[in-house]
Amino acid sequence: MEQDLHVRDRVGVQDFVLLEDHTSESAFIENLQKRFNEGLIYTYIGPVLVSVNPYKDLPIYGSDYVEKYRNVNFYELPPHVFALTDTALRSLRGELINQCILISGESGAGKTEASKKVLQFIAATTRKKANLETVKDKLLQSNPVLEAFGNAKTNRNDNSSRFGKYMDGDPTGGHIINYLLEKSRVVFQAKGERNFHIFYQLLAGADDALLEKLSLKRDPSHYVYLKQGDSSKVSGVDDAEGFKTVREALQVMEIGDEEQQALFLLLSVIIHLGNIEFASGDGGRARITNPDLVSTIAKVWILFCCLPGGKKPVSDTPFSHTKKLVKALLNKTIEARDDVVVSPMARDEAVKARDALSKSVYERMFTWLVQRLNRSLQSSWEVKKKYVLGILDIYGFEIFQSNSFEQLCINYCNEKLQQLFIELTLKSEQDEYRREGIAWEPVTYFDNKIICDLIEEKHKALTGIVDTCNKRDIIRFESATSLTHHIAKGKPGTIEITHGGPVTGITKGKNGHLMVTSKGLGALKQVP
Ligand SMILES: Nc1ncnc2c1ncn2[C@@H]1O[C@H](COP(=O)(O)OP(=O)(O)OP(=O)(O)O)[C@@H](O)[C@H]1O
Repeated sequence: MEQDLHVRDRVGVQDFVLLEDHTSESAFIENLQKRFNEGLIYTYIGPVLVSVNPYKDLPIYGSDYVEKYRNVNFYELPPHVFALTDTALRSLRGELINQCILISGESGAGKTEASKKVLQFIAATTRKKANLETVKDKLLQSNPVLEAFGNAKTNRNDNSSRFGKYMDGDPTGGHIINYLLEKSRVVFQAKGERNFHIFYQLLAGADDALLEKLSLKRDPSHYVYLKQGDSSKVSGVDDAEGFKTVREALQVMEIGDEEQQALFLLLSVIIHLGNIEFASGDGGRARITNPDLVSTIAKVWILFCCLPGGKKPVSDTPFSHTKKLVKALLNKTIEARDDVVVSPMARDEAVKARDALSKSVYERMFTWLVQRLNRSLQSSWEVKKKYVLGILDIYGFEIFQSNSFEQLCINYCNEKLQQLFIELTLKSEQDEYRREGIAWEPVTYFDNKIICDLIEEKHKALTGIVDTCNKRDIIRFESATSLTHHIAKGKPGTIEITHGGPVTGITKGKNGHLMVTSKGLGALKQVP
């Protein structure tokens, strides 16, 4: 095997630094392609690891590979995510320097899989102490829960993370921070896509008694929030089996039966909310056309409130709850100083308010889950947190026909990561050569700072313009498009965002306005 590896590793170059023509994109791709054809998915660019998604299981992550890469100098063995992790761990332990592994790439590139391999290596090479087995279990077992509630099928990736995740810790324990859950997915999915996995897992995997308690039917096509993408089955995915795995993983995270029931009741409330229909009634006021469903939601809600630790309903008659819920769904309540003003909503406003409620419940549930996971991870974390290894796995670039506000934020975040990469690698290297008076051949690269500036530059960019708008208006924005339309209404002709292709150029308009066509943000142009 050793011999085979040796021969195969001579395919192309293992480190792009050694590539003769290291400035041309075609030479870069050709090298990746050559290596990929031999099943070699990893290549270095100095300390950076480039990984190509093989879309099939490769026999390169077993315990033999863990042993092989453990405590071995970075460049001694063929490029591997284990080599990167081993180097980070040894610097953490030996030099007592905080480490961060930053994983970036477009959606479906393999970021989450890479982060799992990092965790796998850490878990496998950590010395066994009391309690350690449970920490390892919890870290690895937390994945099915986070994936069920935070991942979804998209057109690019059947198991796409729809939230960003930063994990840090030392080898004995850890902590997770979640970012930017794509909550708009709870109420809307594009064609071919699904809502978060957990909804389908619940319907497929719950036994009949649980479904009856939640007043749910097994077939997702009954529910508006679950059927818009017209793709509720994912080939090769067994949602019922997934539900079993999630329940076991919740147990490992010390989330017992009662708290699991609470999660399922909340999921059911969200699913039912999506089926509430509104029509325009007297004087343009919204009215509910299927009031029976409100009674069903009230019934489920009472069950939730009656769980131990729940906020017991003052009056537990379903009728009074239904009345309260109808009032809440049809009216808006504005608190101004000591005054509370309740006024009826029009149909469109009621639809938006219903969706906002569903998104908010889901997001809070997700945040609660991450907090609980952290609690269970830290309960076994006895060593004082001093030096940590962080892993950042944020969801990837994507450009849809219609881009949600969250996607704009995530694409912006990816641009910032790219900017950090440029700062840490290309710029700092070239600056050092300049300082030291070393002769070198300058490498031209596209500096995406101008794209970041368009979003963040003080007083001039998108965020600055948003800040000058009426705060209450901004809260209502659903997508980047509606956001800009709204701004355009208030401040004539400021910004327009459309979907679009790769970077084609950045020009300055006559009056100093920027016009940008960007790869990451969708075409985003500031129009005069
Ligand atoms: N190293 C690997 N070996 C085998 N299969 C892989 C590997 N990396 C990725 N895959 C396959 O590709 C799929 C997508 O990978 P992953 O979910 O990690 O992408 P991602 O970059 O995190 O995407 P997103 O930004 O959409 O979350 C995985 O479900 C898996 O089937």
